[in-house]
Amino acid sequence: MNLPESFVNRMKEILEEEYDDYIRSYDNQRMYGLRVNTSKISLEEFEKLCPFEIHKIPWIPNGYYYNGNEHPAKHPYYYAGMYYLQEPSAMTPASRLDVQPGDTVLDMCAAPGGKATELGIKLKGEGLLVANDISNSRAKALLKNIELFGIPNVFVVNETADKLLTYFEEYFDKILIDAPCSGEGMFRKDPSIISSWEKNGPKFYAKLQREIIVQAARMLKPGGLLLYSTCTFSPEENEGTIQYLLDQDAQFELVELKGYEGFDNGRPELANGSKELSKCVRIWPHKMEAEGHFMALLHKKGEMQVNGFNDTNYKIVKADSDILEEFLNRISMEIDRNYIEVKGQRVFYISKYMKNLRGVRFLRSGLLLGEIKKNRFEPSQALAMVLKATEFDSIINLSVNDNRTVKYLKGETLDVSDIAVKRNTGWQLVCVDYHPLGWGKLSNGTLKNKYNVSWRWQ
Ligand SMILES: C[S@@+](CC[C@H](N)C(=O)[O-])C[C@H]1O[C@@H](n2cnc3c(N)ncnc32)[C@H](O)[C@@H]1O
Repeated sequence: MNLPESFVNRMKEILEEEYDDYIRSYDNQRMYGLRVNTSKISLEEFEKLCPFEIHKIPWIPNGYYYNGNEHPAKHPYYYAGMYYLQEPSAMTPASRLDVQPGDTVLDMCAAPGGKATELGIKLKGEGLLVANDISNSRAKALLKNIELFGIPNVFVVNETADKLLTYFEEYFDKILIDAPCSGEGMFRKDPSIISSWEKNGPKFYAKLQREIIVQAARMLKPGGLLLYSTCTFSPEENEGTIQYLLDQDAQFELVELKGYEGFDNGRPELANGSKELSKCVRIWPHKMEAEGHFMALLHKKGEMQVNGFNDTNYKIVKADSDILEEFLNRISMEIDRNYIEVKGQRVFYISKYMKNLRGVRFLRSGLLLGEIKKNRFEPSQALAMVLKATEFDSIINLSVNDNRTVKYLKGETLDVSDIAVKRNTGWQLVCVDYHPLGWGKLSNGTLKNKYNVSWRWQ
């Protein structure tokens, strides 16, 4: 691999006698990981069901290595939102931020959702996840992954940090900043990153990171936790950015994060020498079976206040529709009717923490339940993904080995006359091995396909 000369020289300086081990790590294969969606399946059940050879990633409770020759993204269980494909070191930041059900959480640079999906799962449907990304196209991919994972309590936002600050000052219990960075830790995984590094290197990103972290820090409540991560090695983007925040805002202090034998300490001597910086963590590819990463966990001093519900400026346009109610009565998942909102034809189940977001570019507020059309209600793909098979009154369950499963995902009409159903006409929740995939409409043993067109198996 052709590594830039200035990068190589700096790595030699940083790593000294370890440099040879580091450079040899480029001869090894990159590692492939998948992270299980524990809101949909337990690890025990997943290990039994998983059709791929997997073995545990030792520092990630729900992470597994898989063999790079396999294609887990081309499997019905992927379409059931059962797991997310993610490089093992990239699983670490979300695993080290202690998010609890009921927390208000900001993922500041969230797309395409590798960390937001894990943070959302930890909320267990309680509290709020604000998942933001400045790129609109990437935010769309983020929304899809959040929906696929079945996370209902979200705002998916497409904004700058300073704009968000005007709405969310001292609002969040936990914040993750998985910052845009020069990507040096991913050169092995994706050598094309080297050419973008040559265009915009550490200096460019360090400036951006400093702007983001200082603004995001002001959105954290006193008593809250902020986790900063990058996938790069350069000290100015890592210890340098953390030191910058500590210098700007005296309320912040570094705290130790849950360790692992392969983690290395931060390197104070590469920034201003403050010993505190050794509480940061570096992941090196020559010390762990993973690519390069950096993390710092910060605590904002002070007493934590509990958020109140209901922004009084926010007026819900309530749903008053018999056809909607008739459909919702088929669902056993608890849906508080006070938080159902109608916007045009679309019906949302919004968070109790909803805010008046006028002026904010957002892609989604809450769970899209579906659309009221003339004389019928059409449930959304997102609703199918939030439900469990037991939470809808009529399901069509297909085995993973039934060739109708992939046909369904491809958008085909199915003959299901051999399958016993509770209601032999109308909406059915289509499942693979009792894990929901989407909707279909049954009539005379034929299932009309209602799987989301843009999610179809290609
Ligand atoms: C390292 S990636 C995030 C990866 C993501 N956390 C995940 O795990 O899938 C950094 C993201 O920051 C976004 N970004 C860049 N500048 C930003 C800014 N000023 N504010 C918010 N997001 C920004 C980029 O669009 C990019 O998606």
